[in-house]
Amino acid sequence: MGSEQHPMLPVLHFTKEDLKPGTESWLATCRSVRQALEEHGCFVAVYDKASDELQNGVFCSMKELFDLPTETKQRNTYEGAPLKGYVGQHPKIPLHQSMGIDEGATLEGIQRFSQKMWPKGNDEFCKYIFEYAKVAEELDRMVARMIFESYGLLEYYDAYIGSTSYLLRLLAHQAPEQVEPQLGLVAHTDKSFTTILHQNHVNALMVETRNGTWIDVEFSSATSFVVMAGDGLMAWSNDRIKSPNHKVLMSNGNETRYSLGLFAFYKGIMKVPEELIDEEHPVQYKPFDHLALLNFTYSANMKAYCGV
Ligand SMILES: O=C(O)CCC(=O)C(=O)O
Ligand SMILES: [Fe+2]
Repeated sequence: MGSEQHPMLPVLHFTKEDLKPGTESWLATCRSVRQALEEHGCFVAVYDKASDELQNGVFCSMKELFDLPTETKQRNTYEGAPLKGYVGQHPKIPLHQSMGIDEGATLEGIQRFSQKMWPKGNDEFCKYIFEYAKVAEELDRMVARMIFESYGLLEYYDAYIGSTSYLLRLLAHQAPEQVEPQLGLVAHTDKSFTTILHQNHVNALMVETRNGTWIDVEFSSATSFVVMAGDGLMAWSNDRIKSPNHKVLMSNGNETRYSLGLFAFYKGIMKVPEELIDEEHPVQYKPFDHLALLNFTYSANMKAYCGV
């Protein structure tokens, strides 16, 4: 962990040879995952499953996508769910553009999206984005299993595998012309259960930890991902884990920052497990429809949505 002046997020390694369920190394990582999430709400995962060719392919494909005319990008809409569609040219955050891909960890979902952008589709785009999404999904599932296991609730993992819907979001943040750093994305918490983030070489993400300190997140290495707790995990854990506030702050002189977020949502009603309710932790949330949170307003917080 960093010094007082430069606090850093914990860094956990997920590509050790012996990281298999049941091994000592697995159990130790489960404990570290729980500790990192309870203390910071997120951590950096080192995971080397994305080759250099894949990295290049993904970021070139994203450049090609965001270089399309605005009218074309605006064809990315999802009825009743504005958070999934194209966001750009917003006066409050002019550097920001992003596009959601529904069922973004499936080839069908990515193809449907590519057909909206390119009349004949775009096989290269689909190939790279799908291959990337699979890597992020694999990491997400490993982390989810570790979270459940660390609370002695491994039985939740099968339901997670069977009922998770992934929204993939592709983001581009331009560098500001002014010398002063500019907000690329305003402070918010994610509505997901967990979020897996990846980026090109431009750092700009900041996360607020439990004690109110804002940390610059360094994850420009090709093997680094950020794992972040969303509001769904906060509610499931009965507030043992808090979804952290985070924002993007772009500095002058940088290149365009491309990043990808894979957001996991539970398809169905989520509720706090009995095992996580006791005198010290009285129940904080009513059962809630997790996917419907996406249709709830932007500013909604979890307490307003389903607090007891
Ligand atoms: O670009 C990033 O690193 C963060 C994006 C983000 O926070 C979001 O899309 O919810
Ligand atoms: Fe976010």
